[in-house]
This record gives sequence, structure tokens and C-alpha cells, in this order.
Amino acid sequence: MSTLNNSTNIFWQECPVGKVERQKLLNQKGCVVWITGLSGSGKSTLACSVSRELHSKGKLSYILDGDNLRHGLNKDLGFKAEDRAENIRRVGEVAKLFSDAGLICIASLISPYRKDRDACRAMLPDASFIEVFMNMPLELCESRDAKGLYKLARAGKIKGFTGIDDPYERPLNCEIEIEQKDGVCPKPAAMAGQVVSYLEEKGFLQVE
Ligand SMILES: Nc1ncnc2c1ncn2[C@@H]1O[C@H](COP(=O)(O)OS(=O)(=O)O)[C@@H](OP(=O)(O)O)[C@H]1O
Ligand SMILES: Nc1ncnc2c1ncn2[C@@H]1O[C@H](COP(=O)(O)OP(=O)(O)O)[C@@H](O)[C@H]1O
Repeated sequence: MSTLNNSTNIFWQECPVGKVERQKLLNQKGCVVWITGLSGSGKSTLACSVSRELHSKGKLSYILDGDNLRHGLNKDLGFKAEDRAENIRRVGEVAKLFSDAGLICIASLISPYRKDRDACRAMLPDASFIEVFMNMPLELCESRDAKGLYKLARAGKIKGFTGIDDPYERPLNCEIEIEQKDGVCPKPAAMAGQVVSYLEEKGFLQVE
């Protein structure tokens, strides 16, 4: 029987060093911090700030940024729903590997569909998928328009832009929500503090 076109006759190879041993080495627990939200909501800013804060505490993290991964791993994908689903699935699988390696993996993607995010959650061991919702109003994201994409979307030059003519499904049960206080967005360090405090409280930054 030909095995050229499918993944049959494959076997799981056990590795000599396990996740628990890697976590001991690093004195931290592997997990995935999954940041979701509109373009311009501050996902990358938060990811960078969390990573920097963790680094200063001697904790190893790695950022998987949607925009960056679309330059390589996901360069064959566009923005229709099935491409976004495949984008999220692949990043979920990569995040799972980083988490298994013992790292705090910070994934920063719009990830607009609840079922795609939930599928990533289901790939990870219990409680190690930490969904962070950048709950920023569209008006704020659009006013920032750091890349000029909202302007192009409003002009009809980009079709299917999230929040304009493509959906964004808000999380129903996220672990962390970042939102404005009295109409003001918290500073990046404060947003990162919220995430790092959560990781500390849940015991991800040390092993017993
Ligand atoms: N149609 C459309 N809709 C949304 N975003 C678009 C689109 N076209 C290009 N971009 C740029 O792609 C970045 C989002 O990539 P993601 O991989 O995070 O998207 S997704 O999770 O698959 O929905 C997004 O980056 P961020 O602004 O950092 O979110 C945009 O720069
Ligand atoms: N907490 C914040 N306070 C002020 N400006 C912010 C904050 N977070 C992000 N920004 C700014 O908003 C713009 C979009 O942020 P970015 O992190 O690129 O968003 P996203 O990754 O969700 O597209 C950037 O110019 C960034 O400097």
C-alpha cells in the first residue's frame, strides 16, 4: 500500500528527557499565553512587554506573533475563515511544542474565531492554556491604525478585515481580560503586570 499521500504506519517515539525534567532545569512550568484581539488592540505590545518582564525575572519565554509567522511558516495562508483556522491550528501546534519544551510561549494572533481558539486550548494540558483578551474598542484600534490597514479597509482596498467586514468573536471564558479603565488603556507595563501576576499566582514561574 502506498504511504506517499497520507500519514499511516507512523509510531510515537518516546524521548529520554521529559517535560518534568526540562521544567526542573528551567525552574518554571511550560504554558501558552494566548493573546487575542483586534488588529491594533495591543497584542504585540503586550507580548513584548510580558516577554521582557519574564526575562528580567530569569524566566524563558518565546513569542509567536501572527504577523511574523505569516512571513514564513504560514506564508501560504490568507485571511479567509479556513486559512485563519489553519493559521491558528499550526500556531497552536507549535505553541504546544514550546510549552512541552518548558517555555512560556506567548502567542499573539487576532484569532477571531472562538472554535479555533478553543481547539488550541483542547490541545494543551489542563490550565496551561491562558487566554488573554485585549478588550479594546474598535474605535481605539482604528484611531491607532499603526499600519494604515483600517484606512485601507474603510476605503474598500482590503476586503475581509477583522472588525470592519469580517467577524471577531469575543472570548466567553478567558483567563485574563485587558480593558480600559475610565476610558484609558493601561500602560504596557501595567498590562504585562496583570499577566505576570497571574502566572506567578498559578505557580508557572517555579517548580515545587
Ligand atoms: N484581512 C485582514 N484581517 C486582519 N488582519 C490582517 C488582514 N490583512 C492583513 N492583516 C494583518 O495580518 C495580521 C493578523 O495576522 P494573524 O495571523 O494574527 O490573523 S488571524 O489570527 O489569522 O486572524 C494583522 O496584524 P495585527 O495588526 O498585529 O493584528 C494585520 O497586520
Ligand atoms: N497600552 C498601550 N498604550 C498606548 N499605546 C499602545 C498600547 N498598546 C499598544 N499601543 C500602541 O498601539 C499600536 C498597536 O499596537 P500593537 O501592539 O501593534 O497591536 P496589535 O499587535 O494588536 O496589532 C502601536 O502603535 C502601539 O504602540
